[in-house]
Amino acid sequence: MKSTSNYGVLMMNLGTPDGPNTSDVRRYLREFLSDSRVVDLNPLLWKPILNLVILTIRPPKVAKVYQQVWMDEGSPLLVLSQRLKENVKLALSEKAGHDVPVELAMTYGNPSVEKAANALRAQGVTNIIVVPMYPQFSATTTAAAYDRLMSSLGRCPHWPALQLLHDYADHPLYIKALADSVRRQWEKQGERRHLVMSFHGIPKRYVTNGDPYARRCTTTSRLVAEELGLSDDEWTHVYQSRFGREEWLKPYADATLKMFPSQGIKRINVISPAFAIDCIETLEEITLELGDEFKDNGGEAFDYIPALNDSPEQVALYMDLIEQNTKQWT
Ligand SMILES: C=CC1=C(C)c2cc3[nH]c(cc4nc(cc5[nH]c(cc1n2)c(C)c5CCC(=O)O)C(CCC(=O)O)=C4C)c(C)c3C=C
Ligand SMILES: [Fe+2]
Ligand SMILES: [Fe+2]
Repeated sequence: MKSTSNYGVLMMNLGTPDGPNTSDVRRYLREFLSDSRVVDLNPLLWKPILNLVILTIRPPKVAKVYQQVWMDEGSPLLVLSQRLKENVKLALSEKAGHDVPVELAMTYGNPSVEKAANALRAQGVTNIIVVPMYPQFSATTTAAAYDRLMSSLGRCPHWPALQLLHDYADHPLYIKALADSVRRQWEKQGERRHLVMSFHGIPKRYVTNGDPYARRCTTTSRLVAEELGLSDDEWTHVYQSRFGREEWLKPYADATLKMFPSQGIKRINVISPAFAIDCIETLEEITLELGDEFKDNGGEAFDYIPALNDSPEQVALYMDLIEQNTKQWT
């Protein structure tokens, strides 16, 4: 199909190592953790800690974790993001009756923003809708993606018209898709269980300073609980993936789940709505680490409900986000 679209789509996710080995993980963590949107400490203090401690100790450990979840085609975050991108492109092009250019870029690592923007330009695109693949806005992720795009275009003589998507924490199709995936899991397992909605954490200080992330996460949890008709004692909202010593958003997932069995909550389902795409954090940290800790403390049943990934529901959601925000161009 020839492209006659007057706009293109740039989908952006976080980024992941090129391979599950120490040097690729070190390169990835260096780029990611050097971004002041992610770690805002004074560089004079942070750089020596990062280079001498974190990048020495963490990469070999984390590489082993990546090896546990690596797919034949590559890192789950990249492979599943690519599949979603292909499905969105197909659906948009079919509906438009002509080819709609859609590219995927990562804020850190590959595929780079430069490569994706060049590919869009080569397809004649002058209007770009930027779709950060983060349901809940945070300066640590969404704004970091915007920064990366702006700095890559800084050297470009022909700036495209840009539409930056903010977030979709309360989008009805997103809430319904999450609720439907819980209903499907309950049907499959033949029982309703206590629902844990676990979000990637950020330092509490960032929220105190104005990051809307926590507010957007609690909005998502409340709406999913409402859609499922859950009473307050049938669901719990927590944050996982703590990093470093300062206080992060609470309640912490690990501490909360450890206490559950002694409170009579022994059979649970965990969903992680902040991740559009499954990755090391959901496939290893939640499914394996948290699951084992829960069972070691007396839990009987723990099942993780996968991210929306490249499902038809997620494609319909992204189609709607794109269509609603490109009306000025179509
Ligand atoms: C150091 C601070 C971190 C902040 C702040 C942070 C915010 C944040 N991250 C995601 C999404 C993802 N994070 C992923 C991995 C990951 N995150 C951090 C640290 C922070 N994240 C690290 C160090 C890592 C790498 C793994 C590790 O060393 O433990 C991933 C998965 C990447 C993959 O390859 O699979 C995602 C996705 C969000 C949504 C968020 C704040 C809203
Ligand atoms: Fe993270
Ligand atoms: Fe983690």
